[in-house]
Amino acid sequence: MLLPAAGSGERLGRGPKAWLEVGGRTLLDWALAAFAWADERLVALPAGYSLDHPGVRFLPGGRTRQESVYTLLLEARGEVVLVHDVARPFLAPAVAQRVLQAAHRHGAAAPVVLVPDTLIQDVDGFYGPPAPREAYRLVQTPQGFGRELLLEAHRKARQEGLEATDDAQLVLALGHPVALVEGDRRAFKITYPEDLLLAEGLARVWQEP
Ligand SMILES: Nc1ccn([C@@H]2O[C@H](COP(=O)(O)OP(=O)(O)OP(=O)(O)O)[C@@H](O)[C@H]2O)c(=O)n1
Ligand SMILES: C[C@](O)(CO)[C@H](O)COP(=O)(O)O
Repeated sequence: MLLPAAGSGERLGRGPKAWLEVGGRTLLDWALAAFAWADERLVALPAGYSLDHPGVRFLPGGRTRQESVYTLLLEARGEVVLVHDVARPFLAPAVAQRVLQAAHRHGAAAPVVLVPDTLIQDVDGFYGPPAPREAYRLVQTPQGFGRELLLEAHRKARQEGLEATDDAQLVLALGHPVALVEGDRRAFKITYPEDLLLAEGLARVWQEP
């Protein structure tokens, strides 16, 4: 499992999210617990930080999420790798299993959820044309890939100067399809301060696998 955890948490405004506490433990601890079963756990931390945790390798992250994942990927050894955001603590085992199975079968897979609201274009602050929300999905993590495929995708992106917000886009840019599997709305990404209220509430009822 590759865990890009080197972000600065700018939109949240509480410092790097790896050390953000939810339900009395850090997001890093949530993620490591969710992947306690994984053969390899590689974590990118903000530059200047280092940690010691049995069975976990920590590496300095990059300027962007993509760079952090690339750094981890170069050290990964598994045939299939899962890439997960540290900012998504509520990962049900069933989601990780669905992604893993689909990645083994199709080479690349990502969990998605439906768009719950009306979706429109913002045209200079005015209500623009609606988008057919049934055709769209919100993309989550973990995303799963054959390691060689993801490495090729990252290398090509670096050569061509392609920057993307997730790994699936890089694989897609290679021309390789990415299978979609059912995600979980509880696996939302803690991004803005109000997300913390939801996260604290969820942490109170979350059952550890
Ligand atoms: N240079 C970076 C930037 C982001 N990430 C990781 O990528 C994931 C998704 O990023 P996001 O939730 O947007 O976190 P931040 O980058 O920390 O948030 P912000 O954009 O508000 O600073 C997070 O697990 C984050 O730690 C990373 O490893 N290295
Ligand atoms: C990878 C990701 O979680 C997929 O939804 C997301 O793109 C990362 O967040 P960011 O805000 O784009 O860094």
